[in-house]
Amino acid sequence: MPSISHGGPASASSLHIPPYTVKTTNQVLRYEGNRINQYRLGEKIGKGQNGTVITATMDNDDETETVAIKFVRRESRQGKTNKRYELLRQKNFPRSENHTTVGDAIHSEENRIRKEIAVMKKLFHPHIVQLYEVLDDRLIQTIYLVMEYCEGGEVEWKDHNNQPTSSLEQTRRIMRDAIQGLDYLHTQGIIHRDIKPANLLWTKDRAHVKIADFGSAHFSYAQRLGALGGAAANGDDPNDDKLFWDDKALAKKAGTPMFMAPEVIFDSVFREPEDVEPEQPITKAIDVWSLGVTFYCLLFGDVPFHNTDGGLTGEFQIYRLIHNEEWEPREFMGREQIPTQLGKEDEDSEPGIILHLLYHFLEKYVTHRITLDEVKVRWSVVHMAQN
Ligand SMILES: Nc1ncnc2c1ncn2[C@@H]1O[C@H](COP(=O)(O)OP(=O)(O)OP(=O)(O)O)[C@@H](O)[C@H]1O
Repeated sequence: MPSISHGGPASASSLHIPPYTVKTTNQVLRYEGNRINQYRLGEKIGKGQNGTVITATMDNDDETETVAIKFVRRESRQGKTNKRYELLRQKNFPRSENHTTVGDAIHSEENRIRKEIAVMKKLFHPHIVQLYEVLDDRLIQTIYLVMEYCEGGEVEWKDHNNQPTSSLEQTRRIMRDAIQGLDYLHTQGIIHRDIKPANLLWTKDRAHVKIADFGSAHFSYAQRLGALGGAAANGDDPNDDKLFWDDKALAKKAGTPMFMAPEVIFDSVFREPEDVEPEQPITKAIDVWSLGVTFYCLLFGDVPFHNTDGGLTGEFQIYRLIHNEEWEPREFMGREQIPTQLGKEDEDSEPGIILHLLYHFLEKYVTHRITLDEVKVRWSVVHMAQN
């Protein structure tokens, strides 16, 4: 077992030897009943917008390994074209340069899956879900992503009464692992763009979490070079399709509304055509904001922004609140319901330090928002306060 794998599928060792190369298999030789090549399919464990995830076991000589396989359907070119044309016809969609053409839409659909795979192929870290193999047979409608199985499931943060389900100790562990995983991603030049509790998965023993779902992630050569201090990146894949990595795509709205950073919202929702420059730059700081919202959810069992004008009246209200309004902490934090002592918090007490950190995460102005380097330093203070 390599040292990088803690708490993951214990038997994945033979797949998981650094330096890690994700296997690409272009021929599915065995495709019957509950079997695809060497994988025996098991139960469904999740469904997202982009695919279904099931468990599978893999027979080795002396052990059985369990993996998670994400099924992503590739749309047939013809079927997709027909659907898009139909949509355009029904909506009488204006065909101007500002709109995605049918051809582009097909291209981007195919690109989305390829981009997720290309991002995951770059990653090897204890707090990132590992991609092992891609089964991509042109004769089959589905692409299969064989991944490390995180048996503990998604990080949950509230119960039926909207109370936090995580103890402060669990929140500390979740945040510690997410910070390390995110820091690694950013060093690789990757911005996740959809950080939220549901994309943090527990290992079987629930001792660690790993970042999952790279369907919205963006790779930026500029960010990678920046992270490396301008040095040429050793090991960069010369075959990378530069089309995937257009930095303009970063400004496109991606992710889950409640977790989106104010600068993403401004740029993709409120920005007027005459605004040449974005209000604030779109950088890796958008992930820090989303991690801050995650932190808030774990602490308070609630989201930081509420539509007080009579319930959820749609996405647009949420965007307006995130962009314009201030957020408030709750009176108690964690499953233990520790008083936050709002207004009179002791800066050296654990709740005081946690709250202080939260304010720095959820800072609307990018230049004032805490960086992950700063978080790492302050996080050790959180741990010291605990002991
Ligand atoms: N490696 C894994 N181990 C365990 N469960 C997993 C794994 N990968 C995904 N899942 C489960 O499957 C669900 C869907 O997976 P994923 O988020 O990758 O799909 P998606 O279609 O991209 O989702 P979304 O709609 O959130 O973008 C996850 O929320 C999680 O519960």
